[in-house]
Amino acid sequence: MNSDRKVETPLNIVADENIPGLETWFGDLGNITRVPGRNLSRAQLAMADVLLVRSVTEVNETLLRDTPVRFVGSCTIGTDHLDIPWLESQGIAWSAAPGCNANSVVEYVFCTLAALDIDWRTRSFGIVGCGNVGGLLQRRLHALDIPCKIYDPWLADNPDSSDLPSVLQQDVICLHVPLVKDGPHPSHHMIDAVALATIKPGAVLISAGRGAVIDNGALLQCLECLEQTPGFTAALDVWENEPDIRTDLLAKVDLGSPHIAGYSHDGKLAGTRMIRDALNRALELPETEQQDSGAEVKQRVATEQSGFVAIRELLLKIYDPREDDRRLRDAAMVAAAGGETMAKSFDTLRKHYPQRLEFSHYQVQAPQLDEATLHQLAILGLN
Ligand SMILES: NC(=O)C1=CN([C@@H]2O[C@H](COP(=O)(O)OP(=O)(O)OC[C@H]3O[C@@H](n4cnc5c(N)ncnc54)[C@H](O)[C@@H]3O)[C@@H](O)[C@H]2O)C=CC1
Ligand SMILES: O=C(O)C(=O)[C@H](O)COP(=O)(O)O
Repeated sequence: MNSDRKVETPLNIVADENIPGLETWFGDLGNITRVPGRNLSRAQLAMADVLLVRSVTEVNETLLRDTPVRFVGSCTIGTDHLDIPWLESQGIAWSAAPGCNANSVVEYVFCTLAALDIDWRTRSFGIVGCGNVGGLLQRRLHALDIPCKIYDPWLADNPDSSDLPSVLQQDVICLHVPLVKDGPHPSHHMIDAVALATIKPGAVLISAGRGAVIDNGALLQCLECLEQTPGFTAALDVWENEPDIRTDLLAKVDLGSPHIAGYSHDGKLAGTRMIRDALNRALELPETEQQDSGAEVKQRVATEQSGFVAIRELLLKIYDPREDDRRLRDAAMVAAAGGETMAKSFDTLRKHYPQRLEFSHYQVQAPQLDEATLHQLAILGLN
């Protein structure tokens, strides 16, 4: 940060109204103005020192030119909505929140497989993009002794490294790649018609990175063709052109959700906290004291089943992606009947997303479970 642009508190903070914990983490710094992030305008930033966003706000010259904004914080993992070269060229400090909701996304993956009734213990995995999310998934799979191949051109020395065609040959394919539009390894439409055609019957494709990594038109065509033959199963959390997603594609996928894989309560709050830390560093403010939330009483989750049936039941009691799927399909039906548009409903579902706690907040009650099953649950983060 340029020293001549150093700011003093109180600060004027403009923040996306969907950022939780704003008062807790930023209330001591000044005035917080909450705004809808999707349609934020330059005029709303005329007095702002600090801008706090999530992934739905495009932060670029058009938004920030001639505003006093000196720090931009995105309480998200993804950064494709930030024009980082422009921010840096202007000396505007910025930060995202790497890894803040990675655990939430990995739990979404296992719950999605549970919802599809797929016993992951007997499948091979292919992971595209092996950073905080893909890497955490890979570590859990290793711990579970499940074979896994990864495609990540920036991590060639990863022991599971492979090429994209081999990764697409696995039983469960998980896309956790950022949206990269240029450079040597762009990811826009990296899963195109040719790639989709190589996915084997019976496989599962889970997309939880960014929507445009898959060519959505090609995926629709592919799923339509597969209707008469045994095809692959598709679970989409992210879509091209959010929030105005293709409802014809939603109709063809096996599970759909409104970009909420990372929406655990824990993941969202971690994002807010990480941005406060980044702001402290950028403005040379003292470290913020951690709040002691006290000893947590875990919620109990029970099953009388055994083996995979028990694991599946426990996971779905904690988080059942079929609920997200049902809400999204209901919204599509309303839109088709001339009611609220899909784009509006997509954002409403995200804004009013029910509180989802990560596995670590639960305690398993199932005295009949054998050691091996308990061990597998523990690897998933459920004790
Ligand atoms: N659905 C949701 O709710 C969420 C989605 N995301 C998305 O997931 C993405 C990944 O998250 P993290 O793992 O935390 O990010 P990360 O930055 O830690 O890792 C991304 C990895 O992808 C690799 N990569 C880059 N270009 C690639 C390419 N063309 N092919 C294959 N790999 C490539 C990078 O080398 C890196 O290892 C985020 O950028 C974000 O877009 C993140 C959180 C929640
Ligand atoms: O962290 C990311 O990257 C994500 O994709 C977020 O979880 C998406 O949430 P919003 O930023 O759109 O609220």
